[in-house]
Formats: sequence, C-alpha cells, structure tokens
Amino acid sequence: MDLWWIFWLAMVFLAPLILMEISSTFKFHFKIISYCILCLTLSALAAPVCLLKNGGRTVDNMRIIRAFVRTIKYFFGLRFKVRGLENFQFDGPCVIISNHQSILDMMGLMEILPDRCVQIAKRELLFAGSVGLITYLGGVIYINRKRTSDAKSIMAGVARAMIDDNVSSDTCMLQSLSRGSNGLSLF
Ligand SMILES: CCCCCCCCCCCCCCCC(=O)OC[C@@H](O)COP(=O)(O)O
Repeated sequence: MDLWWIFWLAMVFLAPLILMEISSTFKFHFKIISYCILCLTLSALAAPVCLLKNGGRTVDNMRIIRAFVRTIKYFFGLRFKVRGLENFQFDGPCVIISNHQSILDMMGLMEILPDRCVQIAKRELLFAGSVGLITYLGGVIYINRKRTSDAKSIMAGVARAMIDDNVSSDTCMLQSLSRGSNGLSLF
C-alpha cells in the first residue's frame, strides 16, 4: 500500500514546527501569517453572527467582534496585563486616542475596548477581505489618508456627530495604549 501521502501529510505539519525551532525569523513570519489567517477566518465566522444578531452595519457588532478577537490570545499562549485601568473609567461620551504600532496591537485594543466605541481606521482596511467586511459591519469610520480633503470632511462629520452626542472637551480623554504614558498601558 502506498503510504507516502502519510509521510507528506506529516511533513506539512512537522516542517513548520521544525523550522520554528531552527530559525527565529521563520518563527516570527510564521506566527504573523498564522495571525492574519486567523483574523480572516474569525472575521468570516463573526460576520454572519453580526448580521443575524444586529442585521447590518452598527457599532453594536463591535461587542461580537471583540469577543471573537479575545479568543486569539489563546491560540498563541498570550496573556495581557493592563495597567492604569483606574484612569479609564468614564460615565459620559468620550474620545479615546490610542497609539498602536502594528496589527498585533488590535488584540490589546480589544481587551479594553468599551461598549459602543466607534473606531476610526485607514480606508485600506476596508479591502482586507473578510476583515474589511467585519470592520464595515462593526461601524468603523474609514479615513482616506491619500486625500486630505476627504479625510478632513469625514472628521468634520465625526466631530458634528460627537457634538450631537454631547461630547465636550471636558469629557475628552487622551489615553495611550503605549508603554510609558500616564493613561493606560497594555503589556
Ligand atoms: C473577528 C476577527 C476580527 C479581526 C479584525 C477586527 C478589527 C476591528 C477593529 C478595527 C480597528 C482598527 C484600527 C486601525 C487603526 C488604523 O487604521 O491604523 C493605521 C495605522 O496602523 C497606521 O498604518 P500604516 O501607516 O499603514 O502603518
């Protein structure tokens, strides 16, 4: 009986494990690619849940997206430590300005994301397959960074919506997700 297929199947699973032991560069890229594939897969799973629960594009879907994203840490054996959560208590509407460095930070963001928090992101995200779809369903507002006038008018619209929502400078919170700030830090 030809058992070569078992050998090749085993190699498909074993080769990455062996290469990860040998090369830290491979390990890094393998993990990043796995992370992206996981994001695409979870987005594809979360999209129908969002549509069934909330019917379309709404910030309420972010609760569902947040729950899906929070599972990613278990795939990679990660644990998050949040420092300064006492500075992150607020009653009314507010603006959160977060500093992030890569797509990996999204996991940390989702650990502390408050309910009904409308996010602003670069427009390119809309074209990221199922991730684009999930950001659309989650009510993300897109900014075209290549067209400053468009970006400005979108931001002006956001500002008007915030004024309508009674967000004043008193309720603005300047928080940072990066290390070393006085606000909130994620490790
Ligand atoms: C269920 C799995 C879902 C996975 C993805 C869900 C994502 C939902 C939240 C989206 C919020 C993302 C905020 C991104 C903000 C943004 O757009 O940052 C741009 C920066 O990077 C700078 O980019 P660059 O200059 O190209 O390095």
